[in-house]
Amino acid sequence: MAKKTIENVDVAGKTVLMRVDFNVPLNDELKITDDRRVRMALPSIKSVIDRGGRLILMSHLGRPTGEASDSKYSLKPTATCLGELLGQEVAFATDTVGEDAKAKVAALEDGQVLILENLRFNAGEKKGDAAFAGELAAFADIYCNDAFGTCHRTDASMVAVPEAMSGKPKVVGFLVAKEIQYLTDVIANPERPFVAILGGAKVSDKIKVIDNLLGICDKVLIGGAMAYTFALAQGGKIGDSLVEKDKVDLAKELIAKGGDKLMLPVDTHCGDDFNSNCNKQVVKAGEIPDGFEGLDIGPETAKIYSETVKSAKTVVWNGPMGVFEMTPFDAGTKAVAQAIADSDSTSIIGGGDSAAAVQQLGFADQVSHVSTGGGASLAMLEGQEFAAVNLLDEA
Ligand SMILES: Nc1ncnc2c1ncn2[C@@H]1O[C@H](COP(=O)(O)OP(=O)(O)OP(=O)(O)O)[C@@H](O)[C@H]1O
Ligand SMILES: O=C(O)[C@H](O)COP(=O)(O)O
Ligand SMILES: [Mg+2]
Repeated sequence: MAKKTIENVDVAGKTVLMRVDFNVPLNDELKITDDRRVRMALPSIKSVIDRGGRLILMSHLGRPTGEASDSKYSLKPTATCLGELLGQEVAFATDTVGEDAKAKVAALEDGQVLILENLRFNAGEKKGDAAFAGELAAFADIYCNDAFGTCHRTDASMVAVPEAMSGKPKVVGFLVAKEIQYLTDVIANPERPFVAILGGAKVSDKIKVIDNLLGICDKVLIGGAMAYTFALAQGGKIGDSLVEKDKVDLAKELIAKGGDKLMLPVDTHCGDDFNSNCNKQVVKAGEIPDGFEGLDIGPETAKIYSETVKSAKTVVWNGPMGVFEMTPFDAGTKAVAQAIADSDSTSIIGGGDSAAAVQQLGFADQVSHVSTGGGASLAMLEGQEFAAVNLLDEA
């Protein structure tokens, strides 16, 4: 990829509209539990403000539905966080293209930073709406994409906004350039055995990649909520576990296609409520009683997966094995993280929550690359091209 980067453009006195991925995990008190996605954008951010540019940052956070500005999905905490990391005040607009944003963009001075409110509070963002994109585009002289975690999306801020800025510079940020380079190199030439581990909660997003992974990996291990869609496909009982019923047929096809390559949990740690203090039991996969839900892989599965991971030379991991935020349902995720740390492999962890898990469990220094992209790194494994990157200026 030979794209023009932010350092290749003169930003002094100009306004730069930078798409970042500040989709960070927040706790119940709306505190950021892992600020990695903010920290990883710092090189591009500093490159603009240190050279006297005016910087507007835009991002989504979570998947809010409708246009209501739910405080649970507000980007305000990221403005505070970035302000602390930069040691300077970061302005925050309570809307994206409304009165507050317009006034704050107009007031922006050289070297200052403004964050707009969650792009997904405007229905135009997911729809790739041209009118919404046009309003954002009108704010700036230069467009920069440093949102690696969102590069597989064609939301307005990723595609329609740079399209609306024809004739103006459109460049990649340092994070996007670095992540794409790293993942491209590993995928082109993986050392074997090559093991992929998939888990988490976004079943419909992630189940599709399994087909492709079965073609390029030696083993594909399934954990997290995805496991219950597979258990259902095998005719098992899954109690109240998270499941996507419309993906059961696809799961059946993948089981048939995958054979020994596809490894599914043999046991499940389940609970009768979604909290640490619930009644718990370990059952065989597909034997979850009514009133219980699967919250982690069981200890036998953790052992089998650990052995597989320990002998791998390349590991790609996306999505925690269980609800790692709640003890003791972090055990499966911890076991897999420990196995990666113990292995002699090139390891790539993708996914906001997966990266947070690895950080929280203390393994971040022991993996080769913690990607800021979950779905985006999976899309690269699928061999997808990113429209959001392709349309940027060539170097
Ligand atoms: N068995 C389960 N039941 C319910 N939720 C689960 C289960 N296993 C894992 N999860 C939840 O999945 C969430 C993470 O899934 P997700 O697919 O978002 O992964 P990720 O690493 O953040 O990737 P991405 O960046 O694509 O979002 C965690 O919050 C975790 O609690
Ligand atoms: O967390 C992610 O993977 C990115 O921020 C993209 O979020 P999305 O899957 O809601 O588009
Ligand atoms: Mg996530």
